[in-house]
Amino acid sequence: MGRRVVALGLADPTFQLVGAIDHADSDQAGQDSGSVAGEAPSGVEISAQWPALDDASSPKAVVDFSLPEAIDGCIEQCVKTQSPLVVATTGLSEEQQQRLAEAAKAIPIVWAPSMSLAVNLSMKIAEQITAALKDVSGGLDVEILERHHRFKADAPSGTALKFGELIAGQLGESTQHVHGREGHTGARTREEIGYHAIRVGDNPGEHTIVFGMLGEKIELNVAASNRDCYASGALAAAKWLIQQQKGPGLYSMFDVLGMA
Ligand SMILES: NC(=O)C1=CN([C@@H]2O[C@H](COP(=O)(O)OP(=O)(O)OC[C@H]3O[C@@H](n4cnc5c(N)ncnc54)[C@H](OP(=O)(O)O)[C@@H]3O)[C@@H](O)[C@H]2O)C=CC1
Ligand SMILES: O=C(O)C1=N[C@H](C(=O)O)C[C@H](O)C1
Repeated sequence: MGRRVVALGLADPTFQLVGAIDHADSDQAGQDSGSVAGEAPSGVEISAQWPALDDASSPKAVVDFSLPEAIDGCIEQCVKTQSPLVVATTGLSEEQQQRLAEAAKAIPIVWAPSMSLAVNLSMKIAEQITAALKDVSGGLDVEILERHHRFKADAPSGTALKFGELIAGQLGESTQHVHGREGHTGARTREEIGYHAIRVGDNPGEHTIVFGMLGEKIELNVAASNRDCYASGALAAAKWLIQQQKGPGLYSMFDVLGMA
């Protein structure tokens, strides 16, 4: 994702790339970030050293697509330099989510498991479908299937979990989150949301929400054709934080997209 954020950022004249952070042992450390992204050289080397972010003459924002191991250091740097932050990394622990919320009292943060416009719109649609069907005669079964590339480290996807959280918000507090099924599970209860994580090839991300009833079903499918929907969404979020001069707070892509 770092490569696509760099490539799309370089293509947008409203952005100036000032840093490209990786860990010190990265194979790419010391290389030009534009070249690594498959673009013309940017003049910005990939480095573990953070650039100066607190120069008030030009507003800066940080976009993080990394790993849960990296997020604490990133938050620390952004709080220290008062930099707006976009967090796209998924698989954060409860403690890390709390640290993010704490940091958002000091700086503006957009945090979303999917920066995609289509995914965020689908989340709103999923909430509406659930609200309309939750009391349907015979009951409603919601199952969430997600497909991603074989390299993905976390399961289920952050997006699948967010779909589940929003749907559970409509279904009620007794909702159980069931991850996969195996063996003699007994009949499915009406309180469950089932999650199924598929890892195949180079799939850039696909989510299917199945709303099953007795006699009919709805399937809401949203799929990326490539990863640019996430990179451009993250850049839009960075632009939103800067242009709207957002104060401290924890924002979502719903806020950025005007869907909150
Ligand atoms: N919100 C959204 O829309 C999206 C979120 N994601 C999420 O973004 C994250 C990254 O995804 P993806 O790019 O596919 O994953 P990759 O594993 O390809 O990239 C992670 C990058 O972070 C680097 N890294 C590791 N440790 C550190 C550190 N301490 N400091 C800085 N950089 C570090 C890795 O370097 P190295 O390889 O050298 O270890 C690697 O370049 C995942 O959590 C994914 O789920 C992905 C797509 C969309
Ligand atoms: O790792 C990925 O690729 C993706 N991760 C995010 C997630 O976990 O939801 C978003 C997107 O689906 C791609």
